[in-house]
Amino acid sequence: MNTIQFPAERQLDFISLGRLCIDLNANEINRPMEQTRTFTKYVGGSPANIAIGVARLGLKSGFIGKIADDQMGRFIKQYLEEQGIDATQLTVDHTGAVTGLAFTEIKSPEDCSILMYRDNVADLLLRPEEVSEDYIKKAKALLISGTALAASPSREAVFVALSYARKHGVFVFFDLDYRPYTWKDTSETAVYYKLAAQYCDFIIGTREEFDMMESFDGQQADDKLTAQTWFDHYAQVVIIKHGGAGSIAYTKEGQSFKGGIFKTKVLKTFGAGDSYASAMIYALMQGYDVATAMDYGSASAAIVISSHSCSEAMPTAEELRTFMETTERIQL
Ligand SMILES: Nc1ncnc2c1ncn2[C@@H]1O[C@H](COP(=O)(O)OP(=O)(O)O)[C@@H](O)[C@H]1O
Ligand SMILES: O=C(O)C[C@@H](O)[C@H](O)C(=O)COP(=O)(O)O
Repeated sequence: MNTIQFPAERQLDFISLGRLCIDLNANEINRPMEQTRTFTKYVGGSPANIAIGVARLGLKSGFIGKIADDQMGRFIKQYLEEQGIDATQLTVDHTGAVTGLAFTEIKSPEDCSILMYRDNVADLLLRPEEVSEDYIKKAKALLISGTALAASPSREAVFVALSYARKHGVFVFFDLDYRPYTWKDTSETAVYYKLAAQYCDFIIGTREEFDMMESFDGQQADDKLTAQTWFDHYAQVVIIKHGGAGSIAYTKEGQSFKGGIFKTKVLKTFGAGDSYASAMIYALMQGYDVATAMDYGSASAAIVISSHSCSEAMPTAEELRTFMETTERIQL
């Protein structure tokens, strides 16, 4: 039994901070993007997907971020509000910055990639003074995403949010969400990721993302060693994800839990991490232990990777429970 203690009685369960973008997912699948003519538009961006996931599951959530003063920015705000997410902390850029776009290519269920347009994006222009201490202290938990550390002033905005969260006992999730094309070089990336991770209670990332953070540590890739690094700081739990090979969690108390997967018909692989994070956070906030929460995460991931979108495919609590009751688990 290993449950997380969240602060009691706060106005909001969960705040996500970072990028709000647009996903344009290929309609004609099983072919390269050169042969794709039409795409369907969804709200995207990892922290946005996670906020949408937890809101659909029933948590009271809010978002801190910056949107472009354009049709895409307004579409994102409207969609968040339709999902019941508090969008009062979205600021609007007035410098002519644009909304980030992610075009997805689905060549096969195993071979998917993303072509991102991220020059002069509004999300990286979030300023520290646009992060409200009063707002953060209203929440039980805050999620930060690594991509928001890629450039100033968004980078400083993340650290300001982290300081408010620590000051007011807000539980901090860190989804590494490493997107190489957003960064200039690996040393800068590793340094800022490691600095931010020191202030976080729960760190979740893929093996490759942790490898990036450890680039200069002269350390062999080893999940247990990776996790232990963070237990000298605030971390209570570290989860390392391994795609179709499941995931593993380590706790500060020395326990470890292996997460299996659910049998599913994979359409595309992206969206797995965001759906996993959202359902896992939901389950932890419902009082479930870490191992059960990982099971929730895997189930949501299995649903989303069999669907065309990420955000729109996030299940409700009832859909998730039904799926878990009726679908075969694969223990790895
Ligand atoms: N092929 C698959 N079949 C079933 N579940 C999967 C599959 N791939 C990933 N998942 C689930 O999604 C979780 C996160 O996937 P992963 O690919 O590691 O994350 P990310 O999308 O962040 O790279 C895994 O731990 C697993 O539960
Ligand atoms: O994060 C983005 O900007 C793109 C996402 O919206 C996209 O759908 C995706 O890549 C999801 O990522 P994952 O959950 O880490 O696979």
